[in-house]
Amino acid sequence: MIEASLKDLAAALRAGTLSSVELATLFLDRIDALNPSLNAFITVDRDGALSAARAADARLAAGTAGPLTGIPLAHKDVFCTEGVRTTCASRMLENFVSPYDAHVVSQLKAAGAVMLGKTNMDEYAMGSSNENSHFGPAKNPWDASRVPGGSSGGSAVAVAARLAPMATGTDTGGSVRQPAALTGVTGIKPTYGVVSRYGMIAYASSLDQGGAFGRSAEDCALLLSAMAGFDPRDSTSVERDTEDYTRELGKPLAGLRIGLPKEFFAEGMDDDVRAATEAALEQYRQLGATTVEVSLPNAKLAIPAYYVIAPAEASSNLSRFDGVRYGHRAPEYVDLADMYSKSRAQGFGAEVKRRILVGTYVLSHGYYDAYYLQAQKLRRLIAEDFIAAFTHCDVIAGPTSPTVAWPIGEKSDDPVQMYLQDIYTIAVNLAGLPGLSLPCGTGAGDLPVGLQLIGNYFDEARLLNVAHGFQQATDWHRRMPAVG
Ligand SMILES: NC(=O)C[C@H](N)C(=O)O
Repeated sequence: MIEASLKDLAAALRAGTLSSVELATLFLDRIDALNPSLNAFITVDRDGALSAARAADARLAAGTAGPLTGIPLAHKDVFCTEGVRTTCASRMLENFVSPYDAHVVSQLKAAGAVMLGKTNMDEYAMGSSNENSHFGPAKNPWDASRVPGGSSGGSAVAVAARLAPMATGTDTGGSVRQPAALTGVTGIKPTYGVVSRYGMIAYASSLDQGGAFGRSAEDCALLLSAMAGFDPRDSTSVERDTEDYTRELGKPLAGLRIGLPKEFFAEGMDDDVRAATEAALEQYRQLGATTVEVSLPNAKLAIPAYYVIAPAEASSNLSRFDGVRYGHRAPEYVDLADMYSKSRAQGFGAEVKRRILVGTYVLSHGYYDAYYLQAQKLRRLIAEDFIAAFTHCDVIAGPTSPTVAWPIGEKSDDPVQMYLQDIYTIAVNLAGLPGLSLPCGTGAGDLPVGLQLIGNYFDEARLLNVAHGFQQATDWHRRMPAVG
C-alpha cells in the first residue's frame, strides 16, 4: 500500500478493501519507525489523523467521498493549522498554535484528506538544503549523510521515503522543485496566484506560491486540483474557474515542441546531471516530441535579482515577529526596544538574520533605486525572455538542479554556493510561471536527478501531462530508496 498511487488508494478505500483508519495507521507507524533517522516531520498528529480518518471512513460509507477522501497527507510547516503547532522551523514560532487554517489546509480538510503532521523545512523557507531548520536537517532517504534540498525538504523526504503518499510545499525560489529533484519525487509549483497564500507564513509575498509533491505527475495533478482555487482572502489570488489538473493526462506527446534554453545547457551543470537530462530529452524525442533551442539571455541575472527582492520582502514580512502578540519573547529585557531586539536575536537563526539585514539595506534611503528598483527591472526582462521563448515552443525543459544531493555541511558555510543551487529554478519564480520537476535518471552514487519542465502561464494541466507521458514510458518515479 505504501507504493500505491492516489488513484489506487482511492479505489481501495471505495471498495472497502482498506479503511482510512488502517491506511493512516500504516503511515503513522512508518513515521514512528523512520522519522527518528530522517527528521522529515517536525510534528506528528496521530490523534488528529485518526479522528480525520474516522470521519473519512464515514464519508466513504455514506457515498459522499471525493478523490482524496481518506488519503493521508503531510503539510509543510509553513501552512497554519488550527490546533496543531505551526513553527516554520523557527525558534521564533516553536510553540505557536494558529487559531485558523491556511486556505490550502482547509481545502484539503474539506476534500477529506487526512493530515498526518507537519514537515521539516528551512527556517521561514530560507534555504536550499533544509539545514537552516531550528529542528535540525531532514535527511535524504537515498543517503542519509546528504541533504534532501530545501526549503520544502521534509515534504520531499516524506513522499520519497513513503512516509506519506502526498505532501504540500511552497516554492518561492525553487523550494518545491529542487528538493523534489534531489529526493527523486515529482513536484509542481503552479503559476503565481493559483494557490492562495492565506495562512501560509509569508516570506517573499510576490514570489511565494504553494505547490504539490507526489510520487507521480498524476498524483501531483490530483493534489493540486484540491489545493488551487480563487480565495478572496489573498489579494494576489487569481480569479479563475477551478480546474481539474488531471484533464490532459493521457494525451499523446507527438508534436510537442520542447524548448531548450541554451543558457541552461552551458557550463555550470555537473556531468552526471547533464547525462541524465540528455537521456530524458532523448526519451521525449522517442515519444514524438521535437526539441528546439531557445534563449533566456537574462536568466543569469535571476539569482542576483532574487537575492535583492526576496530579502527585501522578507525584511518587511518578518518585522511582525516582535515578541509582542505571539512568537518567542526574550525572558529578560530592560525596556521595549531591548525586548524587540533580544526576542528577534534569540528567535531567528543565522540565515534569516542575514536576509533581514540584506533586505533592510537594499530598501533603505539612497539604496532603494540602486538595488531594489534595478532588481524589479531585471525581473521584467527575465519574464519577457520567457514570453518570447514560448512563441517557439510549448514547454521548456532543462535540469532542475546543477548537482545531485550533496553531503550535509558541504555548502552550509558558503551562502553564495548555496544560492547557486537554485540557478535553474529561480527565474521561473521571478516570471511567475509554473514549473515542475520529475525524476529522470540517476547521477553519481545512484542519486536521483530531476528534469525541470516550465510551462506558460496557467498551463499546469499540459505541464503535468508532459511529465505523465514520460512516466508512462519510464519507471524512474517508481524507484524507492532502501529505507525501512
Ligand atoms: N524558499 C525557496 O524557494 C528557497 C530558496 N532557496 C530561498 O532560500 O529563498
